[in-house]
Amino acid sequence: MSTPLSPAEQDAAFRPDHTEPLDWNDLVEALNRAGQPVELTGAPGGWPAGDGPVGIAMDSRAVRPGDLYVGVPGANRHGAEFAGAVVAAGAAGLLTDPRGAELATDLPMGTPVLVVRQVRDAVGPAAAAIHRNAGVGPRMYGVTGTNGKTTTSYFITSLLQAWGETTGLIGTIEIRAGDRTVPSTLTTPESTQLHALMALMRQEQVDAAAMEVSSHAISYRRIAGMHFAVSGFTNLTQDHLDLHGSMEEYFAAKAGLFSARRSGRAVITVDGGPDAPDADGATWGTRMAAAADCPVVTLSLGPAADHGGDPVSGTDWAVTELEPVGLGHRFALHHAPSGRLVHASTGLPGRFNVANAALAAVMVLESLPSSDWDALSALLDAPVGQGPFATAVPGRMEVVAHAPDAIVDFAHNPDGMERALESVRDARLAAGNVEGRTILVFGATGERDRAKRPVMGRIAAEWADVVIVTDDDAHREEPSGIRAEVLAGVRQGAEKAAAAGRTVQVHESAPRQDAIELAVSLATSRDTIVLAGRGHETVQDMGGVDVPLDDRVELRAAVARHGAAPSSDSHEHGRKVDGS
Ligand SMILES: CC(=O)N[C@H]1[C@@H](OP(=O)(O)OP(=O)(O)OC[C@H]2O[C@@H](n3ccc(=O)[nH]c3=O)[C@H](O)[C@@H]2O)O[C@H](CO)[C@@H](O)[C@@H]1O[C@H](C)C(=O)N[C@@H](C)C(=O)N[C@H](CCC(=O)O)C(=O)O
Ligand SMILES: Nc1ncnc2c1ncn2[C@@H]1O[C@H](COP(=O)(O)OP(=O)(O)OP(=O)(O)O)[C@@H](O)[C@H]1O
Repeated sequence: MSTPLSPAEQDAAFRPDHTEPLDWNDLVEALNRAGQPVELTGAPGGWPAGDGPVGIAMDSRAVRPGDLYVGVPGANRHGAEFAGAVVAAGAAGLLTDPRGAELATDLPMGTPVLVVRQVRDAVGPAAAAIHRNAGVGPRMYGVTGTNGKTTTSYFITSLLQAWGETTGLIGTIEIRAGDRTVPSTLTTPESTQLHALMALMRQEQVDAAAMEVSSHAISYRRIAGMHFAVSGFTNLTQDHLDLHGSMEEYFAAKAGLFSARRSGRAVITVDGGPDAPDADGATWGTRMAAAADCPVVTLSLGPAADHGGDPVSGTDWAVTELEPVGLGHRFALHHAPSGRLVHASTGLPGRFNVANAALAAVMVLESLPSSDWDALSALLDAPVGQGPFATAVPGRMEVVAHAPDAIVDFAHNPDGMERALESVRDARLAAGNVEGRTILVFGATGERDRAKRPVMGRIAAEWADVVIVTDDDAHREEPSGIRAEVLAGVRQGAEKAAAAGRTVQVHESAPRQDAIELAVSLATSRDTIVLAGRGHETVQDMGGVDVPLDDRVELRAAVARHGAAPSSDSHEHGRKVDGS
């Protein structure tokens, strides 16, 4: 088990080995140029040259001597409250808003204080200036959407590596800069850390990097000062309404990535969500394509789309052929403007992984000159289980054992869950296994979007034959109460299923290890066990205490205890997934 890093350790791991001090006056100028005028500084006449910050941090626990400390207003407190302490510990100065300047009363005389109206908007440009990132650094690929960001990002880096490039990755599971790897705490780090990472990637001679862009990151301005050569959109379905309030607001947050300031080009999956186009042909994807104010390339999933209705026509790229092969798929991408057909495959289960692979392929193709497309197409045209999209993604439809097939998946929202369950049923049916059942183990996270608990419960009963409700990260919420809300949905779904003549077995079992053991004890070799919600995570937060727990380890061990062999497909047994 990897031990979670402290904020200071994490922040330190992001930083380049060396940064030259940036003149305070140059910093003020950079902020002015970025449209963030500095309204007040600790030295109205300016500071002497050569005297300025060598780093930047917005968490008091991560500040290093010589850093500019950024005090931002938060839901719990104003970061400027810590300014006195961090400056006493060696921070070079403070960037904050007018309220922060009022709060930072205990600074020594002469401390540089830069005051801007909206400090979150100013952090990115300040960090970019301190790390000298303007116009240099790796070619960036940004991926946003409710589901599929991690998988698509892994696929992009895998294709780029096959193309011969040194790559970087920023996302939920890990952060990589060439050969350096740092565990992630957020999907998208704070802008202070992102810009340090950009400088680190430059130092490590990274050519190109894929980055997951969460809606939180866009709302909290973590991507300020970043520029993506290509940004991609996977889909939009219900999630994070606790932060955004409504789907419209959630959509608007995501749309923030597809502006000319942030992205050179957008690749938008127009039918990546579960809903069929409405009467006007609109989906979240077509709306995103219309809302984008950078050049847009559209992608239709056609037979790989989940809504089952007519494909969205007239797109630049379209998935035109889809063939299940074992747990994976072969597919083709048609490029309408040139008439070119690009063949590709993925070994990961689920049509949604075709969607992720298609988006990754198109983002890379669109980022390189068309003179490179023949060579790229040759890389993509590999049998299932080989090629760039055979790569197993930790905890994403990761097959840890066979007979019974045992899969750990990160699905933790209604759409992700439905897709995962549908895909295992489809794979069984495609293999002619009609008597096998889906045994699902899952729970809901505490202190997050309560509305999705019964919804996920209903989906569980709709698609699984045995549903075992257990605990996820309860945080400080009472676990039995969370289970009860999930179970209410499961029972509703089970009643509906019974009315249609289908029996769903429902169990409640906690702790999670017991639920996993129960699932394996109930399974026959024809069944598929899906352990959903936690994916690659290695600690479970119960009542604010981190308890070691790795679903992949637990499930593999339970299956082994009951006599089945672990899968050679699994990430911990090598990175390739064969499609059989
Ligand atoms: C809900 C959310 O996103 N909150 C973010 C928000 O926190 P906040 O407004 O509550 O901040 P606060 O606690 O009041 O603190 C205010 C300021 O004081 C600073 N502070 C606070 C305490 C201290 O001891 N020292 C210190 O310096 C904080 O760093 C912050 O800058 O601003 C903070 C600093 O900018 C973020 O670190 C924090 O993310 C927290 C850690 C978080 O867990 N975010 C998650 C939900 C998140 O962003 N998730 C998305 C992915 C979601 C998904 O797709 O599943 C992600 O990109 O990871
Ligand atoms: N394109 C997709 N459409 C729908 N569901 C998907 C898609 N890709 C993956 N999933 C499901 O969502 C889960 C999370 O996948 P992934 O980690 O790639 O997405 P993500 O957007 O990074 O999620 P998060 O931000 O929550 O980490 C997977 O385990 C799978 O169940």
